[in-house]
Amino acid sequence: MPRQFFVGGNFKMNPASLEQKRSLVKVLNDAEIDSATEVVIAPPSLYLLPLKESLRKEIQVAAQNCYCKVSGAFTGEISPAQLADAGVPYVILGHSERRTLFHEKSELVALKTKAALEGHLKVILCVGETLEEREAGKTAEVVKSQLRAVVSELKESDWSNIVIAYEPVWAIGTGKVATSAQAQEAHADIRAFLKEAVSPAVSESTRIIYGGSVTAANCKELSTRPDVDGFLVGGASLKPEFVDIINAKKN
Ligand SMILES: O=C(CO)COP(=O)(O)O
Repeated sequence: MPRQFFVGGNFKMNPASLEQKRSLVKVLNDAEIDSATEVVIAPPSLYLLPLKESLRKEIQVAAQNCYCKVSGAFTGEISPAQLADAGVPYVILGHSERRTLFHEKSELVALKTKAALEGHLKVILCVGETLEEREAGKTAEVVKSQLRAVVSELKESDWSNIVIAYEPVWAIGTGKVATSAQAQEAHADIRAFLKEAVSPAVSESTRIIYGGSVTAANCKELSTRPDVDGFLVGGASLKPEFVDIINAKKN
């Protein structure tokens, strides 16, 4: 079965006001969007519910993070159960900004992923190497080790609720997008890893999306690659050009 194209908008801690977010929602609600593409936007958690209410029903929302426990004394955290209870279907985990600025190790990302799946959320799982690691020829090794931590916590059936986002750290917010050949190579390596570490069926069916300076200008070329199943978009998801990225596969 062909993998459904997936485009996520990661708003990060932007924009400052609910009003600005509402105008982004209006752009999305008014636009003609490719019905063959799954679309998810991830605003800061405070705005998940108001935006979910005002968004057209084909566009889903994602949290940008969650904790690995159901409830308890974890000030500042949100549990998968709470997100599911609020009707939030997706969560982004392992984003490089969480890994670097908030010191999240792959083991914690794996525990969060397991907890999120047990809490009936779907997970956009981010992996990717730094510039230093790429220049040292360690891209595949780094990405595999990030994935291996997660593989060891999950059952094969869990993978139907995971989208992997390959986001090279050097491409995030830098305007330096990976070439489509670089993205394809990394995605093919991830698919080969899934085949060996999980199963051929999971390798074939899991969507692997690319993130890092994706724009309306570069998305079409990236989307032609066989293992690029969509995008996770930061900066450009805050602009009307996000619609063009959603429609990258449309002629
Ligand atoms: O981090 C990203 C998406 O999660 C990518 O961010 P940019 O698209 O701003 O480079």
